[in-house]
Amino acid sequence: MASLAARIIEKHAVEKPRGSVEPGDIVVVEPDAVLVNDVTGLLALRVLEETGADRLIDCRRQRPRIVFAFDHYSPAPTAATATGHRRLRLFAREKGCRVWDVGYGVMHQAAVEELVEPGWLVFGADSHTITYGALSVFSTGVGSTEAAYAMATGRLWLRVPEPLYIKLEGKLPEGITGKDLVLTLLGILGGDGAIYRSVEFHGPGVATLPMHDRLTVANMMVEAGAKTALFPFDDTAREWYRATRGREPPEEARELRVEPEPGTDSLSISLAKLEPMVAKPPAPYNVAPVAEVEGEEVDQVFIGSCTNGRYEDLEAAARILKGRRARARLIVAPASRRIYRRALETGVLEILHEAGAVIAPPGCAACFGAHMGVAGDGEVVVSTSNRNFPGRMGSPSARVYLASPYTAAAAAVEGRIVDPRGLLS
Ligand SMILES: CC(C)[C@H](C(=O)O)[C@@H](O)C(=O)O
Ligand code: SF4
Repeated sequence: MASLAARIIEKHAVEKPRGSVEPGDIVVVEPDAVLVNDVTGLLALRVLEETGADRLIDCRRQRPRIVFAFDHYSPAPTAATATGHRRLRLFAREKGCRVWDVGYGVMHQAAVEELVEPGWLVFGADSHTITYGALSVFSTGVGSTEAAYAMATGRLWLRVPEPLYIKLEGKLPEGITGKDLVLTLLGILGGDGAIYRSVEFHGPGVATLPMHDRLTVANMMVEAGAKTALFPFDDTAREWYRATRGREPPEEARELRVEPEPGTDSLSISLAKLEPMVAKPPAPYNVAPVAEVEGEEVDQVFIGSCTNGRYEDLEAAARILKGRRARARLIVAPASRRIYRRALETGVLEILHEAGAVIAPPGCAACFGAHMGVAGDGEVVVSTSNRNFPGRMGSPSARVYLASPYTAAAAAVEGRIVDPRGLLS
């Protein structure tokens, strides 16, 4: 069977190619949605206004659905960012486009909660748009100019990516998460091992992997250069869809399977053999088992982001922090308003608060290094986010370790990096 990416692209092609699309083909597609944030949205707006293409946009009447999400500066930390929000808000209002205003959450989380449908093709002016692949959506990050073009014309071209199949077997052990899986994969692939590939997951282990873990894995595949990262739409996805959307998934979702042709190269991972991992500074693929860096002292811990700011991530952190006190500074940002609300209702936020956490509003928060917990010179941070390049979370001399919510919470409790399995109750 052709790759899932190729099949989704084919369905969205403006001119149906003769036969089926092949990796390497250039295809003009009509996306179902185009999303921009409060950084890239402003750049896209400038392109639209300079070219006059802004006149073509009318969200009340035409496709694609266009969303402006204010998540990187949420709420605005400076007058300049507030003014940027204002410009985008006025533009969106005039055109009748959707705005996810400050406090709504990280664009990618809101998108999987309420916008994207399995089998869709989505462009987002943000590299982590790739996250929606967990829901069998062909989603990919594009530049602001391309986003502007897609918003105005409803079209964009794509080169059909080569698939890279990853076979999962077994089940994750207690205390090991999708983050440990994706860090392991990044260690194998490096920063360029999946460039422009459609990473597609298959094998018996997929069924054992919960949706929040799939979202984490899809999210970080872009750190190896992936164009998109797709999971099949199986029973686990179907159940998650029903619980999240309160309705049945579309009938066509059944066809969104990953079935590599025999002999296609495939990387195989045994989930049962994974252990807690970190990405050491200065890059997400510079990975090591936690055991190798155990004892490193930590100043700040951040639990949040589009990688690991979901309800299950906060719950995992609460399992470790319950009845304990964080020694390191601890900042927690639920990835969306909906997650915030749920964590409030179930008592998870109370546990985190009791442990000394600062609860930040939904949004990118400290992930981006702009506000809500910027790291100082020489500080060591453990973060559940996806990037640890120098300067990413503040001072260029701060050192950031990326880890799972369990490992991050354990580092907060101990004030140093430790194996979280010893603290699980
Ligand atoms: C601001 C945006 C363009 C950027 C991205 O594309 O990923 C940001 O979200 C990030 O995580 O570095
Ligand atoms: S949470 Fe972090 S990685 Fe995700 S979109 Fe925001 S800044 Fe980018």
